[in-house]
Amino acid sequence: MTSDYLNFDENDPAFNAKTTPTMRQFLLIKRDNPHLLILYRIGDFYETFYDDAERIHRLLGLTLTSRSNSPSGERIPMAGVPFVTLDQYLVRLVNQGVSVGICEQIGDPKKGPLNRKLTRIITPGTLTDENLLKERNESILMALNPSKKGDRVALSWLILSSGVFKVMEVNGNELINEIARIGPSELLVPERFREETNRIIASGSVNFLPDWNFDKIRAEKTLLNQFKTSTLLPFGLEGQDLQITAAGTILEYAVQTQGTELSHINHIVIEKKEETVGIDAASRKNLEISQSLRGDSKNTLFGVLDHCKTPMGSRRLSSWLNSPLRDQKAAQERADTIEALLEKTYLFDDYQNVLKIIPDFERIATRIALGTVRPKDLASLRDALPSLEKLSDIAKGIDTALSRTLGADMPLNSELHALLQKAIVEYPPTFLRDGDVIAHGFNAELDEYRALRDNSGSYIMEYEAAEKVRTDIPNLRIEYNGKLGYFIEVTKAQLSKVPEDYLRVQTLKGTERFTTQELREYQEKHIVADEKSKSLQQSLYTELVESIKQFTQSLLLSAQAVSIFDVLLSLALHADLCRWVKPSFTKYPELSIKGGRHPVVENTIDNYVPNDCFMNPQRKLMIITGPNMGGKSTYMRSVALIALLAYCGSYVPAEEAVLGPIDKILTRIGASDDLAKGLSTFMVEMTEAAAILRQATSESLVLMDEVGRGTSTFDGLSLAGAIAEDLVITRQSMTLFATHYFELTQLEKNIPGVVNVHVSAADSSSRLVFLHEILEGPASKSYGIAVAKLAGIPKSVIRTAQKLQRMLEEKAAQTDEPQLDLFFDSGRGGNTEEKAEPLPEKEIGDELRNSLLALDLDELSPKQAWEKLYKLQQQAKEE
Ligand SMILES: Nc1ncnc2c1ncn2[C@@H]1O[C@H](COP(=O)(O)OP(=O)(O)OP(=O)(O)O)[C@@H](O)[C@H]1O
Repeated sequence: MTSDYLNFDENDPAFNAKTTPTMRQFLLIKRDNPHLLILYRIGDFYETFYDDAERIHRLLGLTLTSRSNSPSGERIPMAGVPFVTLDQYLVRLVNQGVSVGICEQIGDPKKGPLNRKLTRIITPGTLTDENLLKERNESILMALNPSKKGDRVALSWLILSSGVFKVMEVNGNELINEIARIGPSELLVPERFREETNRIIASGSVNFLPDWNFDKIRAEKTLLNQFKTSTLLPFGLEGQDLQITAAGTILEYAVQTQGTELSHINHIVIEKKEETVGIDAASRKNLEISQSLRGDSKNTLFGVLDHCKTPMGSRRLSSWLNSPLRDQKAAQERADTIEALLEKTYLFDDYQNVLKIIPDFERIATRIALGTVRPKDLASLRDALPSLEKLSDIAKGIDTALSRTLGADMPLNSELHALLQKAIVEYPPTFLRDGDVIAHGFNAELDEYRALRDNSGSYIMEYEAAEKVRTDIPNLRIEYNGKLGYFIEVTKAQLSKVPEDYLRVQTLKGTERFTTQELREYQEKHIVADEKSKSLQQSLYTELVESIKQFTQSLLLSAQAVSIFDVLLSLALHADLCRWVKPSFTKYPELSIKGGRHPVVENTIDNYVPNDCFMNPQRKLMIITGPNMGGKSTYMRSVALIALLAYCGSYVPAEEAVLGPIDKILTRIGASDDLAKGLSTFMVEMTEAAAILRQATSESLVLMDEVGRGTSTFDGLSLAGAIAEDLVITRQSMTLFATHYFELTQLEKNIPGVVNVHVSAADSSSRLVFLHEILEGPASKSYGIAVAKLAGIPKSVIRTAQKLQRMLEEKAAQTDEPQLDLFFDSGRGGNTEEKAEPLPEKEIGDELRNSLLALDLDELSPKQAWEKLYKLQQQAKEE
């Protein structure tokens, strides 16, 4: 990104001769920070130059102008934003993944040329400013540090605004899943890993740093300095070089962007893959946990469950849903608290009313630690105290260990409260510069200056009255403006009465303006008092913030407790609203759901039909058949979401649910081209299926929807059969396998653990009715043509299709054609080393049938369908 204009020698007299001091400073700062878009304060504007100006013009549509880089007269591109509206431009830049450096003017313009300094760096992953952060989302910074071979990768992530600092190490092929789970806003990656990163990450803000940034020795030193320890042993990091390097690098970067110590970060947590239920990136998308396939949060699991009243609660709920726990006991504890809460549903409104008025003090705590907290934040923290006390009592009154702990963590330190009460005025302005923030009585000297400053009103009135009498000018007035300060105004008609000690300062059309020695002296004193009160207030405020930094950790703990309580209450409220039940857990490998529903779909349709799902070692793989639109995908998703909810600690949409251990939820649902990565529908399908086969274990819950449909019938069928077989025999995973290949229903006869179920539908000659009920056994028939009719395929085409169907069925009966018995060899169960059976050789007459089966009716337009049928009919006539 470095451009030609940064190739200069600052010691070259020729360079200095043709550059102004202002531009010289800019060039030096920009050369040191080429990756930042520099906003350079000049008077009331933040200006951008050269390629930054072109970029900001492109991204925000700002007008591009140019200025002369005198004395040489060379013109340079330039675009600026007014300083008062900086924040709104910053939000838009950061949302587009741009990192920004802000240069402020340093010094006093009265005392010579101004200096400029890079005072703030704002990057998408290091936001802490209230105006830039999204209320219900985290801004997460993540660093990747791959091993030399790239087979292992350490990832470390930091949420500056809440003080969360974590690290973990995974296999290279698991990286994409973890990135999808954590959802970083900005990634730091060593240059050597650029190619691999671009392969797995299609979009987002990725910052490639020179490899030397990832230096183990420096990283370790950074961490030890931060934690003020002599070893990393207490954090379990000793000897974990990959992780240490990732964590140290990220910390160093964060410190640099903030330009200050991060005193609220005093430990790091190693996260282990085994602690959470693994959900791969594709499944996360397919299950629409917090983002729908359309890209919004409406109609997602998070969207329906988020009744939280604090942004802290919403953020925690999203994190829970994205990282379900493997630990049944911990999930059970949460569900126990929801159960206890549900005994007090009549108080839910009261509880939420208390939560409603609690500010986002997790983020306020961080801003205290960074020294960027605003007066309004401190006032809202002070005012939150009574609510926190109340909430603490409420939580303690809920009879579970978890709730009592939350209650104990909530109250704010009384010393902090007393200090804030004494120090801050009742309604402070947002910014310190905008008025009085420090309360009266907090500092005697400040009170004195303010009295002097504020007395001007009565002093001026008295002086004006006296002057009227002395000069005998009844319409004499004392006024004030920014340029002249205080002045006496006399109309032209009265000029003859003006005394000699009046000094003329301005002549206007009908009036003359004067001052006097006394007025000047007064003004001097008044201005000094105002300036002194401002600077004293500034230093008192800085001292105050410094002295409350010690409370950061207890504030963060309290905020965490409030957020957890908010989530549990939200889950209880939803459970009550939608009649969800408490799940139970077992160590036995099973999944038993009675009357299960899809948590999102049940709210969008009137007559949702609940369904059961029983899986155990005798029922490991369920082949689900039935018509399109019958509800197969919804059923499978509902099972996965019930499992996910249970392991988040939530109640579940069912009449009863018992869950055995689950290590992963893996899904292959839906067909979407990943054109961005140049992959076809079938390639995406197979890539996802391959990833599942690599990861699935006997504790995994696997959903497979119509695997193999993206290729020719025999290929698809063979692949689907082989994948199903591998899942049940080798992986022994709990698998729901929806398919339109009826041949697969034969698996039940040959492989132990396979069972057939189907979605029911009633098909009369006039219409097809979907009953959405899951019943044991395979579907009795295929409903493709009936569904095509429903979809509006022209009657003539339907008639031809029915004719063809009959013909094919008759033909099949006559030839006594062997079934596609890929899976018929009952001796096969278990030996996966064995070679797959070759497909039975097909008769020539089968061509027609194959062609028909190969048709993907969903993908055909009516016209294409008609043309295909016409061809098939011709072919049939010829045979
Ligand atoms: N249990 C249910 N009760 C009521 N309606 C349901 C139920 N399950 C699904 N539906 C409705 O049926 C529609 C189709 O469901 P779904 O997409 O799961 O069918 P499908 O069998 O997977 O179809 P296809 O094979 O074409 O993908 C849903 O949009 C939903 O409105």
